[in-house]
Amino acid sequence: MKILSASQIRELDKLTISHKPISSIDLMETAACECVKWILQNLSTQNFTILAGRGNNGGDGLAIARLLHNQGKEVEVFWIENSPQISIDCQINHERLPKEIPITLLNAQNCNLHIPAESVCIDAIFGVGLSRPLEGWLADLLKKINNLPNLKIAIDIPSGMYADQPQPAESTIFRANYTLTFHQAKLNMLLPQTGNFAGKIAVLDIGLLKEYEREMPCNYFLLSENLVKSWYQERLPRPIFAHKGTFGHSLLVAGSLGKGGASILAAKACLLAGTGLLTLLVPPCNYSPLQTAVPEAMLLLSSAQNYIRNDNHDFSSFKAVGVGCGIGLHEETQVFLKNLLQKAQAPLVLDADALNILAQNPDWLSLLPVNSILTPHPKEFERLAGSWQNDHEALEKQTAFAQKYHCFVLFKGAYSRIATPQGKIFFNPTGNPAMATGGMGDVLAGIITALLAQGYSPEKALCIGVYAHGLAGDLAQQKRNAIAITPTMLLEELPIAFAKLSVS
Ligand SMILES: NC(=O)C1=CN([C@@H]2O[C@H](COP(=O)(O)OP(=O)(O)OC[C@H]3O[C@@H](n4cnc5c(N)ncnc54)[C@H](O)[C@@H]3O)[C@@H](O)[C@H]2O)[C@@H](O)CC1
Ligand SMILES: Nc1ncnc2c1ncn2[C@@H]1O[C@H](COP(=O)(O)OP(=O)(O)O)[C@@H](O)[C@H]1O
Ligand SMILES: [K+]
Repeated sequence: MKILSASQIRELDKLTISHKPISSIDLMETAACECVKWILQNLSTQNFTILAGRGNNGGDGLAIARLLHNQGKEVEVFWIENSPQISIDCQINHERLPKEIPITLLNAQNCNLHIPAESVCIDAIFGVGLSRPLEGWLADLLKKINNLPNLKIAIDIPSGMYADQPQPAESTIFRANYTLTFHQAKLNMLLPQTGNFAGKIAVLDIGLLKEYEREMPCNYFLLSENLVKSWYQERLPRPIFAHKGTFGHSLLVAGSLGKGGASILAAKACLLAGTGLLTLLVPPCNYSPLQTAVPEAMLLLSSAQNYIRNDNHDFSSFKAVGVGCGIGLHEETQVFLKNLLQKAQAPLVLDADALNILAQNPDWLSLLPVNSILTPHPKEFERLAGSWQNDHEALEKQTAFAQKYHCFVLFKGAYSRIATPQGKIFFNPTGNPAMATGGMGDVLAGIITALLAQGYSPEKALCIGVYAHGLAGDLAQQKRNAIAITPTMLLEELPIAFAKLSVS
């Protein structure tokens, strides 16, 4: 699914209105109906306070007020003079508002509002038409609302948030629990500095014409379940006469003294994600726990007791190599990595300390085999590519890095994003904050390695792996309604996540 810019969405709105037998006021009515449908399905609240502006986002808000009232809900409206003009469709919806709905005008002279604590607060002040940061009484009003304990829902985009431009520092933005957004998530909702203001995102289909969208140039995409399923199913069903050799032999280079757990987590994930065979190269200090915890794996031992060193093992039979989880930064481990980069024949996944070693030896980046997969969290990426002032700069750095070194760069976190060497970015919608616990990345590295070993291309292995990892995290979180989950809990759900992706 494309993540279009605000101007492209406006263009798509216009194209839909001119090519479909639908007027702009009816499109607004569709948008409002979809919002109300979502609200009735997801909330049992009786009272709603609508904050509506005077543009089309405000028009949506006024239509939502009427539709909720028609459903027997208690509704009140604050009509906010945020612009000198009233849009035509907003004016029409103002006229359509039943007179039983109390409406209070708010402007610079009168901006006092009282919202009962039990009322759900709906923000329809600004949509994607925002052209400058909020200031003065409007910014003060939003700050006041943000401090209220009420449940808050933003329509299309939280007011004050830019859709796709760098957000000026210190901007005032409506802080939503949910954002009901039309057609697609907006770029800034998926980025860390602004995304927190959107809360949970629900994308509502309002029938914009997909055939025009297809032709719009765009480098940003949100992975959809259907796309990931279609890629995963390319290698399914497994042939009846398949054997362990059919699904590839993975090598994981992992662990050091005190970090043997990382190799166990990565190994279990690699097996559950379907590798046919698994070998680990580990230091002897991790030998016993690994043999006990993961009897399915074969072990190659480093000649150094507590870390991995370059022993000239033969890696030619492996279909995929995952390197880095818990390996540490020992000088001899660094030499091992350099040698691996120079000799690698199989596709590589570089995680954790493999990335930190690269950051310490930037000259070795030129040794990265084409289409290698790098899986940094933000700090690891900063070590590799330098710091950034804002999310957009980070996004540009990620794209530029992937293009310069012809590699795939996964920038991990909420809405983890995958940069391809061709300049595309895929955002991942699965996963949740309960997954913010140590070892989650090790599991992911094991999953991606297993998918590569089974023959998926690096791009598909990475996208399927990230999506399935987040999905398993969601299943593990939902099963227990957990605040935090461990990587072990996620591993338990991994077969179910892959089973879900295997059915159309
Ligand atoms: N056909 C359509 O165009 C549809 C539009 N829809 C809604 O329309 C919204 C976009 O509406 P608009 O383009 O009217 O824009 P907004 O409603 O976001 O903005 C309203 C007005 O505020 C002014 N403004 C911008 N930044 C300001 C600031 N910082 N301080 C004061 N005033 C400022 C703008 O000049 C504009 O006149 C979407 O987000 C969506 O909610 C939906 O109804 C679906 C259909
Ligand atoms: N708030 C969150 N929402 C979604 N996914 C998350 C969140 N926090 C962490 N994750 C996921 O958990 C994993 C953490 O990886 P990483 O930071 O490398 O962990 P570790 O180094 O401890 O193994 C990543 O895949 C990341 O996307
Ligand atoms: K809004």
